[in-house]
Amino acid sequence: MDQIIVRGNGPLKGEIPIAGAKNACLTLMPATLLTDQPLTLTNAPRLSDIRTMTELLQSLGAEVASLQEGQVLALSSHDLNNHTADYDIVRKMRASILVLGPMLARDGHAIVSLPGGCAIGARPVDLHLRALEAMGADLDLREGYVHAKAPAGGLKGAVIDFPIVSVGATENALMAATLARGTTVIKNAAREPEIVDLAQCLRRMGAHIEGEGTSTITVEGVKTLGGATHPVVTDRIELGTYMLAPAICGGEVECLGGRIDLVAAFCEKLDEAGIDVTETDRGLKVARKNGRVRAVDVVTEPFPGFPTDLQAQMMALLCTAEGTSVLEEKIFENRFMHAPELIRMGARIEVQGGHATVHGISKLRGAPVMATDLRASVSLILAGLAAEGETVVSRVYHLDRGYEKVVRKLRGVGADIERIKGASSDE
Ligand SMILES: CC(=O)N[C@H]1[C@@H](OP(=O)(O)OP(=O)(O)OC[C@H]2O[C@@H](n3ccc(=O)[nH]c3=O)[C@H](O)[C@@H]2O)O[C@H](CO)[C@@H](O)[C@@H]1O
Ligand SMILES: C=C(OP(=O)(O)O)C(=O)O
Repeated sequence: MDQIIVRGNGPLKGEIPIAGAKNACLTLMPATLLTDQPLTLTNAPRLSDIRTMTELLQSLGAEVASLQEGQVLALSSHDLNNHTADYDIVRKMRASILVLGPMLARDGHAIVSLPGGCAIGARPVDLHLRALEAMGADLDLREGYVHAKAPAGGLKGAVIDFPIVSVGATENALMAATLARGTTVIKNAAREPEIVDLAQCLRRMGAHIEGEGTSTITVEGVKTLGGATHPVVTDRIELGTYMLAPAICGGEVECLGGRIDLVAAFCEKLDEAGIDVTETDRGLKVARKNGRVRAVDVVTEPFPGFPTDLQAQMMALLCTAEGTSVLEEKIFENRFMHAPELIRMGARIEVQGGHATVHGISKLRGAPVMATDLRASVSLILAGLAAEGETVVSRVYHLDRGYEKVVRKLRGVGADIERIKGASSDE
């Protein structure tokens, strides 16, 4: 298994290009199942999760071609010859559940394996299922699979009022509603930029959607959708991650393609902590203000709040801040697995339930550490960049789910980082 070795070597300087969003691409790709016309996604990220979604769509009979070194995905689902999303693929990635709504809406039936929980939490899919039931679907859970059938004549528009905000359930409901008969109103919808991106793509395909980016999305169902070409929105989590590199190490880094509106709540916390963020015509420039980073309290929330997917990386920053910070994780019940690893690097962190208290110290020390999930793994790399000595991060396959060319991007701004043993082809 590959490892990443990081040696803290002072301030960083330069620019880092930010890729298209994994989480947007993972919902845009299944949208191909809604039409027999070609869907082209540009600005796609090159990640193992994208390869898993490719494998899943291909297993259903869709064609997925990766062009321009993976930056362009040409998708087509002219005839689906299989309507079963198999456990062997679905278990690799929770976003696989996003094929359910589109298949059901277009062909009236689908069998999709339940994805199961993952390291960060139990992550049920009850809200996805309830939304489809509200649209008239008949759902049966058997042997770990959801067997779904639409009523005769197809799914029906409905009022779906989510009890809690769910990104995935909003996406599944939104895609299904585009081909349902009549009007669907999704209340308490997720407002993430990835939802807005999905709605924009669906609209390009001919869907009638209003209200994306607000808590109420209204969809007027149409009979068929057509093809489209759509650029994947910038990855706000990759953006936030690389913004933290100069915040932790000092120096100045410009994140190309970055936009404040994608990371506004995060930028507020950076400002409080003493980090300068400037909008340029190419992206966001980040540098530490004078002196040591200051402690800040962080609560994770659905967009536009502080994203749970940046909590681990923010903790890495706060380990060496002046004072005590409290991070409250409100989205996932088990998302502090990076804390024991950061403690191995000398950090002073206490975790109690959904709260982590971080007492800032002046310097972390390199250590062998283990990545436990995607964002945890990159938080350890960030911590390693600022630590004294060498940090060896193992289980970096988690990282490959969500960060392309991480070694190349960080080396480009002067970091001392390398990948060893069977280095992946895209590094
Ligand atoms: C591929 C993708 O886009 N992943 C993102 C998506 O995950 P995902 O779409 O899985 O996250 P959700 O927004 O659905 O989860 C929010 C909360 O709702 C709960 N829940 C969700 C669905 C459901 O049917 N029942 C239920 O109880 C979850 O367990 C969690 O506690 O949004 C998360 C929250 O911003 C991000 O961390 C993930 O990176
Ligand atoms: C939790 C994440 O992804 P997923 O929902 O695919 O597990 C993430 O991107 O941080």
